Amino acid sequence: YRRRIPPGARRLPGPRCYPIVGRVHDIPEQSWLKFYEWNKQYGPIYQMEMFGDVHVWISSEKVAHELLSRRAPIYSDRPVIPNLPDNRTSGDYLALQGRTDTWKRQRKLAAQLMAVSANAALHEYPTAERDRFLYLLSRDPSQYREAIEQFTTRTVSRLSWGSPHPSAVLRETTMGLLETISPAGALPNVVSWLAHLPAFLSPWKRKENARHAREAALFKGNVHYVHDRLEEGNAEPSFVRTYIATLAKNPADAAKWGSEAEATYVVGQMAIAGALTIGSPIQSFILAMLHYPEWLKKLQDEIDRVCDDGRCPQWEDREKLHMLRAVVKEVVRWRPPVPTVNPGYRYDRIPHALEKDDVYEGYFIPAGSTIHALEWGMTRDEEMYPDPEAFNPDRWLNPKYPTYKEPLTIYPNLNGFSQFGFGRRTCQGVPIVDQDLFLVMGGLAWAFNIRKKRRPDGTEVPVHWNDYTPLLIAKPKPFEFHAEVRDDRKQDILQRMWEDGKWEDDKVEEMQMLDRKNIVTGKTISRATLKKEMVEEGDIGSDRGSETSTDGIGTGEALSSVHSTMSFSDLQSESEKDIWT
Ligand code: HEM
Repeated sequence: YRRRIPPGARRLPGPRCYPIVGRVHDIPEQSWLKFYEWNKQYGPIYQMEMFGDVHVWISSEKVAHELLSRRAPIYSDRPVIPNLPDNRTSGDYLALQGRTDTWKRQRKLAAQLMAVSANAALHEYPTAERDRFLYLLSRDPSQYREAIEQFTTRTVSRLSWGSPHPSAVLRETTMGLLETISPAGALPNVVSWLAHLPAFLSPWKRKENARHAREAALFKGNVHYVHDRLEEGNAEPSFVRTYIATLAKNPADAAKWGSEAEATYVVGQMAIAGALTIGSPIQSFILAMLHYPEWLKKLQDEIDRVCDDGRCPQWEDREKLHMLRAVVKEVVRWRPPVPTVNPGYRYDRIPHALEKDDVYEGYFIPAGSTIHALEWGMTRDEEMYPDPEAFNPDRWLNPKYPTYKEPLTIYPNLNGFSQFGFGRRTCQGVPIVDQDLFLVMGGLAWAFNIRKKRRPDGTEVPVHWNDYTPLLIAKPKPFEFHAEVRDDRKQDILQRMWEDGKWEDDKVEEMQMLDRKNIVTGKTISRATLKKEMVEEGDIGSDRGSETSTDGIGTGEALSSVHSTMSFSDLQSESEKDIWT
């Protein structure tokens, strides 16, 4: 590409690279820290050549807006993922598609589903699931990661299909997709020639094919379920119900919003995006409260003052809960959920791709470059975020900080925040994220005193500051903490919240979460006893032990039957695998 550099322009600065592999050898697991280091050395935009491709890293919001937003017509493509070679062309991956007509139509549909649904009763789901989550956490805080993943997947399942039931399979297929597209998960994303192996020689292809088939069956089964409920007149509000009932009424609508088969995948992709991401800032919130207990106290004071009848914060309270919104935003800034994670640079989270040669401030950027917005670097910009390593929600509330914005009844919020991308590819789930995080972080502060654990000799059990997992979405590695319900009244309210929101499958999920502990008595019971109890109470069928949920969904049956075939062994293996580490 050097021959294409126009007169007067020059290459972007960047670290010296070795032939072919570039600098793949000296990238640590938490790659974003290394990229940030280079950002400080080479400036807010730099490049590296790896495996024959040019990768450009942007760590300034201003530059990212200049290129990814203002020059969006040429900066909105996506690169090929070696281990998922049809990601740009297949209609099955909204977030990973190239800048194609299919992507444009699907993005429009996703926006419309969010807009219509914002007016519907969908807001009740995150609240109901939040209530359930708080109660489960109060029973056993050590299972916080499991409880959080249940919250995120159940909420997004209900938003998508009007039922929490698909959440268990959704968790598995979503995790599988992460492995498929991450360098840390599949070798062809690092050694790209492996992507050309035929399926019979490629364990990665076989794995992805099986995952995709399972996912397709899940998505189709869920849409059948909504059709069935619509016919019976009892469909709960959901994205799919919105599509069927309001957007696809006549053939012309199908041209505008896409066919039902396409909408099935658009909703599925939104569910995946929601299942993947929101758990990260919830875990980071707990971490922040352990290291900055003064902010937990301030938050509790605000909540107690605004919700003076003792209620748990509701979405309707948001205008008055300024500090809670500031805490939400600061958690996302302090520990970005998708901070560019790619030990092999072949593919990280969801970068942009440049379609035409471009020149920015005298620097040449060749067509085909992969453009990475470096979230970690952006959130460490000292001009915008003074003392950036400090967790300081005040930066959103106090006029002395550059990020302060009025009116406080509206700001801060997550709209337009750099952590959700740029230009035409910005995240489409921000309203859901805003609401989920507000409700959960507010609920946690309302319900619990969270603090570091102490050993019998009185010393504190140490908690890491920044030890995060590298699989596309960065989540804190496990840490220990103590969470106790703040007072008896809140304990009673939590119990009521749980009773009000109970679903018929809760017993199964309790077992999954609590690792076979009885949620009421706290006693651990054996799997055999639990299975017997569940059979007796009709939670699972006596003859279903050997069935897999794949069998159930493989037939494309309605969702209700999908979950009646969710086997006991599936759930057991789930809790044992602990795939969410
Ligand atoms: C903490 C939670 C989340 C974070 C940090 C996050 C972040 C992001 C980022 C950084 C992008 C890429 C933007 C770009 O390429 O410029 C993205 C894309 C996307 N997100 Fe999210 N997201 C979150 C949750 C969600 C949720 C809940 C949904 C849907 C229900 C969602 C739906 C999408 C979609 C559909 C895209 C692809 C847009 C496109 O390629 O056109 N996200 N998200």
